[in-house]
Amino acid sequence: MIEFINVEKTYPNGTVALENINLKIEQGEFVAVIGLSGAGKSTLIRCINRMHDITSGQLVVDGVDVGKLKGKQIRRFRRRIGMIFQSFNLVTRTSVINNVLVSFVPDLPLWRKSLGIFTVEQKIKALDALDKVGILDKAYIRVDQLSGGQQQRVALARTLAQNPDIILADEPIASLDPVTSKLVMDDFKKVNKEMNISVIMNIHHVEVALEYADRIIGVRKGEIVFDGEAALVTQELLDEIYGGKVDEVKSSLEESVAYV
Ligand SMILES: Nc1ncnc2c1ncn2[C@@H]1O[C@H](COP(=O)(O)OP(=O)(O)OP(=O)(O)O)[C@@H](O)[C@H]1O
Repeated sequence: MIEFINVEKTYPNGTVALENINLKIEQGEFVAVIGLSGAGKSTLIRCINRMHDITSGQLVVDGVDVGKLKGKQIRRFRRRIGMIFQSFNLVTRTSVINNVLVSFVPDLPLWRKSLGIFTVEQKIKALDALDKVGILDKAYIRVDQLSGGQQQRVALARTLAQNPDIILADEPIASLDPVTSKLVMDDFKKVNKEMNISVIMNIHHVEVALEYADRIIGVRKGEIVFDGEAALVTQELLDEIYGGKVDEVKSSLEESVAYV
C-alpha cells in the first residue's frame, strides 16, 4: 500500500507543488491522476519513488517510510517500482532485448557488469517480459526501427523484467496517436489485472483515464479536489478539477460521457 500522510512538496525556488496530500492506494489499484498542466501530477507521482523528496508529512510504501531511506536503500527500494516516461527512455541504437536486459544490470556482479554478460535465466526473463506485451518477435530488432507504440511497450517490458509491485507512468501516451495509445493502455491494464501490479498514471487524456482507471485522482493547484471511482466522475467534477477551463477538455468531456 502507498500512503501519503499530510504530504507537502515545495521546490527550492519556493513553488508549492503539493499541499495537504492524504491518500491510500491499495496493492493492485489502477489510478489515474488528472488535472491541468502545472497542477502537481508529476510531482505527486515522482515523490513515490523518491525522484523528488517531500518537504513535510510522511510517505509510506508497504510499511517503508520512504523519506527515511538513504543511499543503497533508495536504490533497492526503487527496484520494486517501475517508471515509465513519455519519452520511453530507451537506447535506440541497440536491440530491443538489450534494452530489457538493462533492468538486470544492478543485480550483476562487477565482472559481469563490465563484460555485459547476462545469465540464461535473465535472458529468458527478458524474453518473457517482451512476450507479455506482445512484442517477442521484435526482440532482436534495433529499437530505432520500431514505432512509438512499440517503443513504449519495450519500456513496459523493461519495467516488467524487474518484477515490480508498482508502476509509475508519467504521461505514457502523450506522444502516441489514439489507436496506438489504446494498445499501450491495454497492456497497462493487462499487467495491472493479471500480475496485480499497482499502476499510478499521470495522464492528460481524460476520456482514456475514465475508460481504463478504476480510480481517478483530480489535482488542482497542488491539492486533491477529487478522489473516487472513475464511474463517479461527472462533467461538473471535471469543471472543478480543470478550474472551469471547459474549452481545454471539451472534446474529452463529450467523449467521456459515454464512459460515465
Ligand atoms: N524542479 C522544479 N523546480 C521548481 N518548480 C517546479 C519543478 N518541477 C515542477 N515545478 C513546479 O511545480 C508545479 C507542479 O509541477 P508538475 O510538473 O508536478 O505539474 P504537472 O501537473 O505534472 O504538469 P504537466 O501536466 O505540465 O506535466 C508547477 O508550478 C511547476 O512549475
